[in-house]
Amino acid sequence: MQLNDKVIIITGGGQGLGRAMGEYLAGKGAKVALVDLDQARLDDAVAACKQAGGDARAYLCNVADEAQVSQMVARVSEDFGALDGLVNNAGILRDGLTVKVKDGELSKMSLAQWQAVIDVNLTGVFLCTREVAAKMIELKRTGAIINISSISRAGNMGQANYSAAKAGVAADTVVWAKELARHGIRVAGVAPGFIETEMVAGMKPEALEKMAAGIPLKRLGKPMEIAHSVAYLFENDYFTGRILELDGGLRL
Ligand SMILES: NC(=O)C1=CN([C@@H]2O[C@H](COP(=O)(O)OP(=O)(O)OC[C@H]3O[C@@H](n4cnc5c(N)ncnc54)[C@H](O)[C@@H]3O)[C@@H](O)[C@H]2O)C=CC1
Ligand SMILES: CC(C)c1ccc(C(=O)O)c(O)c1O
Repeated sequence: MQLNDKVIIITGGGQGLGRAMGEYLAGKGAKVALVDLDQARLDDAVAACKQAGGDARAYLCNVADEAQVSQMVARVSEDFGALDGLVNNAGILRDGLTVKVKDGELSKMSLAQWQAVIDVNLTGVFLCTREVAAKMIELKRTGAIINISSISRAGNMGQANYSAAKAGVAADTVVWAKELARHGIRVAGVAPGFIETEMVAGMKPEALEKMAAGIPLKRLGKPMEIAHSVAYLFENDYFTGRILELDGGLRL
C-alpha cells in the first residue's frame, strides 16, 4: 500500500514513538489522525506532521474507553472521508515486582497497577482494532493495522502486567491477521527493544551506558527507526501476522 493520501490513525500520537510515526508517515504524504489524552501535546504533534508534509488532525480519546473509541473512529472517517489504517501505539508502564520483599517488608503489585496496564495496552488495542476494522469493512477500504508490542512480551522481570499485555497484543496480531485477511486488511506488529525516547533520554548517563552495553549493537534504537519499520509494514503488501523485532539484537 502506498502511504500517499492514506488516512492512518495513530494512538498515543502526542509524543514519543507515536509522534515520530506521525511525522514519518506524514512525510510520505499520509493523512494522520493523532489520538491522545492531552490537547496541547496533540496540537504540537499535529503542527510537526504538517511541517513534515502531510495532513494531520488531533483527536482526544482514551483508547481504553469503548464509547470514546467508537466516536473517535466515526469522527476520523467523517473528517477525512476515508480510513485506511491504524497504529496501536498508545501504552503505559506501571512496573513493579508481583511480590517484593525489601528490608523484611513484603509488598505486592496492586490489582489497580495490573488492571491499568491491561486496560490501556491490551483492551485499548482490542477496542481500536475492532472499531477500525469494522469501519474499514463498512467503507469497503483495504489497508493495514500495525500493533506496537515490545521485546518484554517474552517476559521481563518487574513487568508482569506489561509483559502479559504485550504478549497478548502479539498473539492477537496473528488472530486478527487470520480473521481480517478476507477483508483485505493486513495486521502486523513491531516489538521494539530500548528506544531513545524523552523518558529514556532523561535517565542518568551511567544507567544509559549500562543499558546500551547489554545490546549487541551497543546503542539504543531511535524513534525514527521504529517509525521507518511501521512505514515498511504499511507498504509491504505481503507482510501479515508477524512481529518485526527491532531491538538491536537484544534478547530478553
Ligand atoms: N520507548 C521504548 O523504549 C519502547 C516503547 N514500546 C511501546 O511503544 C509505545 C510508545 O511508547 P513511548 O513512545 O515510549 O511512550 P510515551 O509514554 O512517550 O507515549 C505514549 C503516548 O500514549 C498516550 N497514552 C497513554 N495512555 C493512553 C490512553 N489511555 N489513550 C490514549 N493515549 C494514551 C500518552 O499520553 C503518550 O502520549 C508503547 O506502546 C510502548 O509500550 C515498546 C518497547 C520499547
Ligand atoms: C523493556 C522494554 C524494552 C521497554 C523499555 C521502555 C519502555 C518505555 O519507556 O515505554 C517500554 O515500553 C518497553 O517495552
